[in-house]
Amino acid sequence: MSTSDAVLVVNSGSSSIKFGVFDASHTDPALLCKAQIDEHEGASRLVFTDPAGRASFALEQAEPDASPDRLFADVLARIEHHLGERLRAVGHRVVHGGREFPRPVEVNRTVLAVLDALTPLAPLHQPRCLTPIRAISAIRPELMQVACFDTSFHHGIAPPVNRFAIPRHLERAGIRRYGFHGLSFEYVAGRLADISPEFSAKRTVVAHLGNGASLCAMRNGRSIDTTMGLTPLDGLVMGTRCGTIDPGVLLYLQQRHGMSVDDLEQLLYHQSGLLGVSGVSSDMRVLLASQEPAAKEAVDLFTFRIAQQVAAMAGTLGGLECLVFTGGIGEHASEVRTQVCERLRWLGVQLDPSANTAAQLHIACEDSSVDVLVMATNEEAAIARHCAALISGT
Ligand SMILES: Nc1ncnc2c1ncn2[C@@H]1O[C@H](COP(=O)(O)OP(=O)(O)O)[C@@H](O)[C@H]1O
Ligand SMILES: CC(=O)OP(=O)(O)O
Ligand SMILES: [Mg+2]
Repeated sequence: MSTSDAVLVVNSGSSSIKFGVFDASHTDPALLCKAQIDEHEGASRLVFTDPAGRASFALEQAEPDASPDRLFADVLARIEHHLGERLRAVGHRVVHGGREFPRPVEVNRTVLAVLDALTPLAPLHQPRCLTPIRAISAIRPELMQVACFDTSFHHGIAPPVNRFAIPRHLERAGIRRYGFHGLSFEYVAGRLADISPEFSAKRTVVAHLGNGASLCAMRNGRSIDTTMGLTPLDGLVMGTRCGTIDPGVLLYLQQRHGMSVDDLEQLLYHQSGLLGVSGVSSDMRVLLASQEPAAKEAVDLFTFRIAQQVAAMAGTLGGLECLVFTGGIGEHASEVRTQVCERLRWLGVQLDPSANTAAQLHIACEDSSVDVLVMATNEEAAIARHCAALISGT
C-alpha cells in the first residue's frame, strides 16, 4: 500500500461525528480504520478500530469539550503515528453546497467563505461541518482538504420537482429545493448497481432514517425527487426537526406568540420532531423502549409521514418497485420498518417478518410486488472515493 495516499474522512452529522481512514490509492478506497463520537453517549476516549472492529489505537485526550484545534491536532498526530506517514488529504462531509458547488471541491479561503455564507440554510449542520475544516487549516495549512456535499447527488433534479410555487425572481435567487443526505444516497445507488443493472433500473425509494431523515426517489443511480428542500428541515419527522409544516404556522407564531426568527429556528431545528412530540427523547432507541403514550405517538407520526411521503415519491417515479431502508434507524429499528411497510401494504409492500427481524439484505416476502432491502450506508466511503478521484485528477 502506498500510504502516501492515506485520506482521513470526517463525517459531521447532526448527532455524531464519524471518522474513517482510507487507502485512497485506488478508485475504490479501502478502509484502514474508523471511529465515532456519538453525541447521545459522548466520548472521553476515541477508539479507532480496524474494519473487523478490533481496536487499532485510542485517543485518550479526546474529551467532548476539547477545543476543535486541540482535538484535530491530536487526531491527525495519532493517525499519522499509526500510519507511519503523513496524510495525503482530509475529506469532509459538508451538508450544503448551494448552487455554487455541484460537485466536490478542494477547499481554499474563497470556498470556505461561500460555504460559511450558506449557514442560514443549514444552521444545525453547516457550522459543525466547517469547524473541522477551519481547525485543520489552522494547524496544517498545507494539507489538502476536500469538501463533499450532501446536495450534489440531487443537482440533476429538474423542474417542476425542484421548484417552490413562489415568484420567479426568488427562484432565480436560488430559493428552490436542493435535497440532502446525497452522499448516503450515492453510496446506496452504487450498491444497487452492484446487484445488477436491472436492479438499479427499478423505481426505487431510499429511506435514509438517522437523526436527520429524508427519502430519495431514484432510478438508474440518479436522484429524481427527495423530501428535503432548500434546508434540511423539510419532509419527514426527524430527531429534533419538524419536517413538513404548514408555513402559516410560522406566520401565526410570529404574529400571535411573539416569536422571533431565532425562537423559530430553535423551535423547528432543536425542539420539534420526535423530541417535541414525545417530550421524552430524540433517540429512537429510547422511544421504542418507552411505555409513555406520547413516545408511541411520536413513533406513529414518524412512520405515518414516512409512508405518506414514500407514496408521494412513488408518484414522481410513476410506481414503486424497490424500497431501501438505511441510516441508524433504517438499519437497526425493525419495528419502524414493520410499521412503515404495514402502511404501504396497499402499494404491494409485504415484509417477511423473520428476514426483517434478522435485518437481512432482502426483507420482503416472495409475494411482495416491491423489493424491500436493508443496507448499511457508508457516507465515509463515498467521500473517500471523491477524494481518490481528486487526488488522481480523474
Ligand atoms: N439499534 C437501534 N434501534 C433503533 N434505533 C437505533 C438503533 N441504533 C441507532 N438508532 C437510531 O439511529 C439514530 C441515529 O442515526 P445516525 O444515522 O447514526 O445519526 P446521524 O444522522 O447523526 O448520522 C438515532 O435516533 C438512534 O436512536
Ligand atoms: C442533512 C441531515 O439531516 O443530516 P443528519 O442526518 O446528519 O442530521
Ligand atoms: Mg447521518
